[in-house]
Formats: sequence, C-alpha cells, structure tokens
Amino acid sequence: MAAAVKTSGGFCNTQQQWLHSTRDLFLHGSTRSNAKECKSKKTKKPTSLCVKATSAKVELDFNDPSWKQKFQEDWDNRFNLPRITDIYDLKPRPTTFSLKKQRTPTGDEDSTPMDMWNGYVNNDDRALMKVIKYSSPTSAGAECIDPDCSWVEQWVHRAGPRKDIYYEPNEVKAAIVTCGGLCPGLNDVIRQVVFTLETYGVKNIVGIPFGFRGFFEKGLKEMPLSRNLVENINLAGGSFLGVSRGGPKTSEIVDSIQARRIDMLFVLGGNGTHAGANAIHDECRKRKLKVSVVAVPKTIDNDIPLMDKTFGFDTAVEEAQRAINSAYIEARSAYHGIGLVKLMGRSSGFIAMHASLSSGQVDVCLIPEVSFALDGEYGVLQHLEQLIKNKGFCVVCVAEAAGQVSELSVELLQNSGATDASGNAILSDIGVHMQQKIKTHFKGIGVHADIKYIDPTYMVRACRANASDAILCTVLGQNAVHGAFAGFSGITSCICNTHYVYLPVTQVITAPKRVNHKGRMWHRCLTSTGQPDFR
Ligand SMILES: Nc1ncnc2c1ncn2[C@@H]1O[C@H](COP(=O)(O)OP(=O)(O)OP(=O)(O)O)[C@@H](O)[C@H]1O
Ligand SMILES: O=P(O)(O)OC[C@H]1O[C@](O)(CO)[C@@H](O)[C@@H]1O
Ligand SMILES: [Mg+2]
Repeated sequence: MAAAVKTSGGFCNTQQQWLHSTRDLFLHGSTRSNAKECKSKKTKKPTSLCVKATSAKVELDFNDPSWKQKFQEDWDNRFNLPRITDIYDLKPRPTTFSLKKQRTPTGDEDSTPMDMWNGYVNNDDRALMKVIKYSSPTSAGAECIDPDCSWVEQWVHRAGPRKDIYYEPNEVKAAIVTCGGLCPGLNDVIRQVVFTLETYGVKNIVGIPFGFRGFFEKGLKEMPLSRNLVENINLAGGSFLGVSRGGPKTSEIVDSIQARRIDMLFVLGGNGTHAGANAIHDECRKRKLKVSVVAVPKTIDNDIPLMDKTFGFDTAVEEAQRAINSAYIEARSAYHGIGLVKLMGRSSGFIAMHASLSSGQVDVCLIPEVSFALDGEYGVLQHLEQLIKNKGFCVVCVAEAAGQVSELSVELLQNSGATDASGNAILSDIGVHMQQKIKTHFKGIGVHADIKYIDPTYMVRACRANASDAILCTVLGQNAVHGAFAGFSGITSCICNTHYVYLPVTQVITAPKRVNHKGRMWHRCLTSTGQPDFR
C-alpha cells in the first residue's frame, strides 16, 4: 500500500483520490484547478492531489493499522451535533410531541404503552452517509479515503422526534426567517414548522420579514404565525415572509434575538444563509444564550454539500425542462432552428444537467464544471454546424455560470468583479454571449440559422413546490422542530442517502457542491446528448 504524505491540518494520499471532508466533497469532480498538488518534501515533485480537510483534526498514515479507527473518530467528532447541553446543565423532560394513540376496532384506546410504539428516534440512531464500496480509485465517481479505496463506515445522526426535550413549549418563543433568493417550497417548510411547533404546544411563533434584514430594519415588524394563518400558504410559490440578501452583522442579529427573547430560530436558506446561521449559533454560544438555531437547506442550485438534494431543486428541474421543451419545439419547427436555454446555478450545473437529462431533448449541455471552447475545430460552434447539417436543428442548454468559474474551467467571460448585497459574484450573461456568437458564426459561414433564446431564470424558482419537493419540505420542516426541541443547535435538517438526518452546519458551509465531471450522472448526460468534448 502506498504511504500517505502527512500534511498539516489535512490528509494527502499518494494516488489521485479524494478524501472525505466537506472541502473534499466540494472539490470532488473539479480536480484540474481546485485541488492543490501535494509535493514530496524530498523531491519537491508532485506526489498526488492534496486536499486540505478543513475541519479534520487528525493526520492519517495509511501504513498505520489503526488509521480507519482514527478516521472514524475524527468523522464522529466532526459530525457530532452541537447541543445546548454542551454549555448548560439542563434536565430533559418528557416530550409533549405525542404520537397519536390509535383506537382498536371497538373504539377503545389501544393500551400499548407509548414507550412501546417505536415512534421516537433514539439519540444513538445513525444513518450511513455512503453506501457504495468502490473497489478501485478508478471506479466511476470513486470517493476513496485511502489508496486502496477501503470501506469505512461514515455515520451521521438520524433526524426525528426524541422522547426527551429541553424546552418547556409554553415558554418558547420560536422565530422563522427565510433568506437568499426565492425557492419553491419555502412556504411548505414555514407551514410545517408552525404546525409542528403547535403540536408540541408552542404558542408564541413569529416570522421575521425579509430575511436577516427583518432583524434590524426599522419598520419591519415580526409577524405572529399560527396554523390558521399559514394553512394554505403552500398553495403559492415565493416566501410568505419575504426574502432578502445582505443585511445586518451577526452581532446585531443576536442583539435582536436577545431583545426579542427568541429561544428557537429556524433559518431557511442556501449556503450563505447556513454560514449566517452558524455565525448566529456561535455568537449565541459565546453569549451563553439558550437558543437553538436550526437551518433547513433550500436552493434551486442544489449546491450544498453532503446531502442528496436541497428542497426546491426538483421543482426547478421540472420547470426548467418545460423551457427546454419550448426551445425544442421552436428549433424543430424552424428552418435550421437552434434553441438556446440558459438555466440558473450560481456556481454549479446541477439544474442544467438534470433538466437536460429529464427532457431528453438537449444536444449540447454546458456546465461550469467542464471546460469548453466555443471556437475552433473542437468548439461548440463547429458542433452546432454539424448538427444543423445532419439533423436540421439543435437544442443547447447552458448553465448561467458556464465558462465563468475560473477555478473550475477555462474562463470564457470576464466578470466585472461586482457582487450582490450578500457578497456573491454577479455573473455576466453567458446566454446572450452565446446567442451572439452563434449568430455571428452562422452568418460568417453563410448558413442560415434561426436562433431562439429562452431565459426562464426567475420562472423556475417562483413556482410552488411539486409533489416530491412538498414531501421533502414537510419532513425537513418537521424534523427542524424536533431537532430544536431535542436541544440541538447549529444543525441543518436534511436528507442524506435517502434518510433524514441532522448535520452540523459547520460541515456543509465550506464551499458549494459541484457536479462531479467524473461521476456517472455527467456521463449519463453526455450519453444522452451525444455531445463530444469541446476542447
Ligand atoms: N459568511 C457569512 N456569514 C454570515 N452571514 C452570511 C454569510 N454569507 C451570507 N450571509 C447572509 O446570509 C443571507 C443569505 O445569503 P445569500 O444571499 O448568499 O443566499 P443563500 O442563502 O446562499 O441562498 P441562495 O441559494 O438563494 O443564493 C444574507 O442575508 C447574507 O448576508
Ligand atoms: O435572486 P438574485 O439575487 O437575482 O440571484 C440569482 C441567483 O440566485 C439563485 O437563484 C439561487 O442561488 C442562483 O441560481 C442565481 O444565480
Ligand atoms: Mg448561495
């Protein structure tokens, strides 16, 4: 077995493989420019791709027979859930969240004691994060820890109601806030959080309007929430509470939490919001406040690491494929028609890839994780020329960040460096750029081309959640409340490997998740589109 190179604060093995850390997971699939090379101290030559495991505290030597145990201990530490009992000596009390008693056919109450009903989750329950045993680092999409790709169990905490709780529901003030951009399902989660809080017996539930701004902007009043008020909000898209980017400093938010006497804060948002939730959790701990901060991961971009998907993603894909279908119909019906669709994704191509796959009508899918050239012998334009010649029309789906994330691929478009209120880069319009390039190209070669450009961006995220997202939102929202009552804080309620779990927010905020260009899904997409390499 090849020996590991020790690096400070991280692991590095001697084959080109990934290590399990949030940073690794982010980098997974983006080897070319993201991963640093590990250089041998002696020869100064690169020995492997080396990834710094930001939150890993151990160094692994794969020659050490106990390396697995060390890895697992480190894993368990990193995925241990922060609890308010870490700073307070609190006595638990029996939960007020009852699993409803069933009735026997005669109408009598079933006499089975509640304890026997197996409805509560034990704090020691775990779900497996990874279920594939890769036998080789060269297996498609392999995620290996050591050069032999050994199997190592990676457990995470199961979500759900506990028998013991750490808050007196009557005394709890709970607040909900939705941040970032819109996303289908925000209202479904708000609704379920309110329903579940009421089931525990909480009466004081409020909504913070317009994201974190609602904590400090004068004139924005918190909204009292109840089952009656939110009963039907899932029937519409958007956020009942409103969203925003940017906002106050963490200390100001926590001042406001203190002043409002909030005990539980449910934060719905993407990676920025999760970073905010973590900062709020840390600040509450610093001030020794008994506050549970629980996040629920939303974003149509699906770019939060470790989880199967974020809520809203499924719906966005469904809507996006409608746009692709329209582009296909336009292109198919025109003489030398070219349908061009731009889809959202700030720094990842998940929506573009999945919508291309689900529609089955795309000839070329371009995502930020994969380099492509427009011009030249192997460029996209040359391929479009062939498609027009051979089948008479074609459809192109481009992710908004394609050709614009320099650490992932060759940059086609220069960004201005401008950022939005949250500090996110404002991207150039790759769709408009491509439309111009295609027009100029076909004009240049004297071939007629009828280009129809569709930009459905805000349409794909302003709609209401589809059935699959509605169920995901329901479970995540309920589990968020169970997590808070169980005394956890600084956690996110999510789905991993089809099971509902809690993860510490620290583990999901290091960097965005990206499409693994060596993974099976991207290869399936390529098989479906039939596109070549554009380099
Ligand atoms: N590192 C951070 N620390 C504290 N707060 C942050 C951080 N990053 C972002 N925020 C705050 O989180 C909120 C939402 O962030 P952002 O606008 O990036 O959206 P997001 O949660 O990533 O969702 P989306 O997927 O729609 O982009 C903003 O109010 C922003 O100020
Ligand atoms: O709502 P805004 O500020 O226009 O931001 C758009 C961005 O938000 C998202 O919809 C979600 O992060 C991205 O896909 C997109 O880049
Ligand atoms: Mg974001």
